[in-house]
Amino acid sequence: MSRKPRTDHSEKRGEIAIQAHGLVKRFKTGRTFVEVLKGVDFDARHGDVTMVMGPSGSGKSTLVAALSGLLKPEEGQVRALEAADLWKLSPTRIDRFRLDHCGFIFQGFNLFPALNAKQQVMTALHYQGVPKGEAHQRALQALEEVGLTPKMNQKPSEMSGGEKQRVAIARALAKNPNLIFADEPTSALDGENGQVVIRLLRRAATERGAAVICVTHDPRLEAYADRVIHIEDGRILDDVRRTPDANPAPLSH
Ligand SMILES: Nc1ncnc2c1ncn2[C@@H]1O[C@H](COP(=O)(O)OP(=O)(O)OP(=O)(O)O)[C@@H](O)[C@H]1O
Repeated sequence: MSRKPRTDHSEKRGEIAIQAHGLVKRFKTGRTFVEVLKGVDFDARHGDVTMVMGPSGSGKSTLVAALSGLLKPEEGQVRALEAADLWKLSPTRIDRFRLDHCGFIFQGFNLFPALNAKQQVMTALHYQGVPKGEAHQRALQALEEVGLTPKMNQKPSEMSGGEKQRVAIARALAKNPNLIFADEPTSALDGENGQVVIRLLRRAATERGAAVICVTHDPRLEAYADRVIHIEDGRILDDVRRTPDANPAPLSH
């Protein structure tokens, strides 16, 4: 079976996939409001791994949630793919946008305990409305891409942390998303498994043209980034574009 996905977004490489302007997010704590995002401008391009780094509590996860339609900001706009202002869409259309265009990879894997690896991937495609036969094919292909064909009938309880995270990546990749949001995807993994995961994300950007937005504390992952954005206390401190040469480490896993 070919490793190349049937369709991808590689023709869009270099184009801006998502752009936010003036994002403000406040949380109510007791009687006061805490401003967690203080007017953040952000963009990410197809084909890039854009890393968001910064100290604990600086607003990284809040930013990703505001960009991906999970948490509505009080102020600001998010232009994402064809949506001129994501937060102006109805909740149903925002859900649909996430379903159709976004892959999510979190620290805690977020897998269904009762489903095996193949079913985890197929279920995500089922929610998207993909017919069963096609979902099956795409699940097999995605699991092959992350090197998990031999484990496709195993449940999360029978897999290591690194394998579980690879299932989560296969589930995201099978959708062929334009946007991949990864929030601390390696923090529950040892160094070696962390590298495997970040290389898979790197490959999703390089080969499929996905815009990968990755929140991390791990400075070792910087080597895989096209761009590193530092956030502190709800503000972007710096935004460094790495040279093209600094980019892909070996892409195989
Ligand atoms: N639902 C909420 N209600 C109140 N405060 C919140 C809520 N969610 C987040 N916060 C606060 O917003 C701030 C930023 O949180 P966020 O999770 O975005 O930080 P982070 O940079 O991702 O941190 P970490 O690296 O520790 O995950 C924190 O001080 C947090 O306590």
